[in-house]
Amino acid sequence: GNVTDVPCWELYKRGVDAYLSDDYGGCVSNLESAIESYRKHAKTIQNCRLSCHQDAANTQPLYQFDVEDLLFFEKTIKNTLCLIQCKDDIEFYNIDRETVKIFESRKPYEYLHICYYQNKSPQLAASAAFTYLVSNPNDAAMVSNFKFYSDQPDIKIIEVINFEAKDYMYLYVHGTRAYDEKRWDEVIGNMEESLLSYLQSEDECRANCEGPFDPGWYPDMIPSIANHFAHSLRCKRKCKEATSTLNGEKHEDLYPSHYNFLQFAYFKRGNLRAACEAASSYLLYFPMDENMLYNIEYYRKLPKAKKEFFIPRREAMTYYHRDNYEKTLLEFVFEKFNVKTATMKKYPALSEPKPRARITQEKFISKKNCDSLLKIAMEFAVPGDGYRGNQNPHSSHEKYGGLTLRTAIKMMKEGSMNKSDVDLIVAIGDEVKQNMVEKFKVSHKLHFTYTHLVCRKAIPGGQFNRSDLSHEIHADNCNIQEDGSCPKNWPAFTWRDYTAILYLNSGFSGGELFFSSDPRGDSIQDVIVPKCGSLVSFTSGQENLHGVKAVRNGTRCALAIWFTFDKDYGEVERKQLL
Ligand SMILES: O=C(O)CCC(=O)C(=O)O
Ligand SMILES: [Fe+2]
Repeated sequence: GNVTDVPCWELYKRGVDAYLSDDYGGCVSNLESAIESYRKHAKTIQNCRLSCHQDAANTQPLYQFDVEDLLFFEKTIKNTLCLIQCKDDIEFYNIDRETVKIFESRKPYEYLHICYYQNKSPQLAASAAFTYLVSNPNDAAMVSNFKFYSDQPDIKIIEVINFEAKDYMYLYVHGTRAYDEKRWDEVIGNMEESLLSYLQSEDECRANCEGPFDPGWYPDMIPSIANHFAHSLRCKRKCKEATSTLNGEKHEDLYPSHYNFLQFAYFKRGNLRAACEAASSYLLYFPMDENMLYNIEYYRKLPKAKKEFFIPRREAMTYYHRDNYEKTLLEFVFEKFNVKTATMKKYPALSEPKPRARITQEKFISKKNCDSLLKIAMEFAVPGDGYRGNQNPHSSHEKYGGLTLRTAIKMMKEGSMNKSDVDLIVAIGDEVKQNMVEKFKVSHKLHFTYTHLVCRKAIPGGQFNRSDLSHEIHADNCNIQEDGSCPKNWPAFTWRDYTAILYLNSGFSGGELFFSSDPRGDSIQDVIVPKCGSLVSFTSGQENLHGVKAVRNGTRCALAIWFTFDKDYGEVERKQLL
């Protein structure tokens, strides 16, 4: 089909399916189209978001004074109108975060390089592997693939390219080369252009962070704005790191370093004002840099120097202040703000006795019920459904299909799912809860908070030496840190108190649930091999760090249910059923 009418995720899926069925030509054409389609579409959305921001900021306010942040909301409404218009003008669909993640992490190249190679295009295969490595430099399997390509006599290593390189990456490299060769006009041309392109790329990346957000509950207006904003800000802050990477190498000072090259080149070309402005811009970022302080002193003493030359450039100033403000704000968010505080109520004081941290029971449900739930999962699981927040456990070697109770009820209301199927999920949930209350001697009122039927399916492919996990080590209600601390803040599901995982099948390899006493998995405590009817129940905190080993073959399904003491986080959908 035409690139413009098939969405990128569909093309990606077709490409991967083609790869799985050894159709390498189909794999190449679909994945190439997928990448092109994503690029085009992402660009369009980015442009809409960026230009609507700009337009809204530039219109005449409806009133001459700003009162109680009304101007902010006026701009937001105008911005929205502009986005709606943009959406009508082009065929606008939102790319969901999972899709963005797939493409931005260069996942298609993980398949594409194999398909190129099988298709007798080894040079392209090497470039695809390289492109993947630029974004995933620690991927051991790809490192060895790339080494394999590098050792092939018919592959020219100097012709290996990064398919995803941005303009500024070339411009910057040309600029530094011109600098080494003292071609000052070229330094100026390349570096000025690179600067613009760099800022544009970072802004485009940031625009990707302004997508939809599902907080999973129904907050008041202000908390909901705050949550969405905090979520988006966290995402935007990652762009700086992504754009400061040239061919896999991190250049922490990539943006400010432009001003260093520029100040010297401008000086050499006799443009003192531009040299001073660039030097002052650099100094904003590195105020103690001795060389630059020395240069400034030198420029200052020149007879032609004027005081007003020593003002940082506008874009440098804007970028600098945005960077600092955002950094400070995000630190504040991490320290003080979480979904809890956003609801403006206190966490109930609980001194719940938790006699045993975790228990495993066998044959909790019958084979018949396992099979019924499996059937529902197979039929209705939606790729990615239910993986919100940053709990996304996607491994490129597995497909995740999920069905949340919310989606199930929606499907039932639309008539695509039987009521008896929803009833079964609900009834089994009730049994799990009852059991939880008894086994853990829970005396406070316990509420369901989230129900998730989920399958992880191994993607066959002997080429991969998997070292990753199906689900990295985590705690269910806090954010485990390398140092072992586990702050209870956003984006963790901080209100979760108890977790139950009911397994539905065996007949796959790998996929063991394991508990670990440390975040690196150095000391594994329990390993549970899932099978139909096994129920693992545990408290959701740091005392129960756990993960899932890679599913190497076959499909692993489970019904996961979380409980909370906090009625405000109760599973609304369940109540609607009553
Ligand atoms: O499926 C499992 O065994 C565990 C899944 C899990 O830890 C989670 O979803 O938080
Ligand atoms: Fe978990």
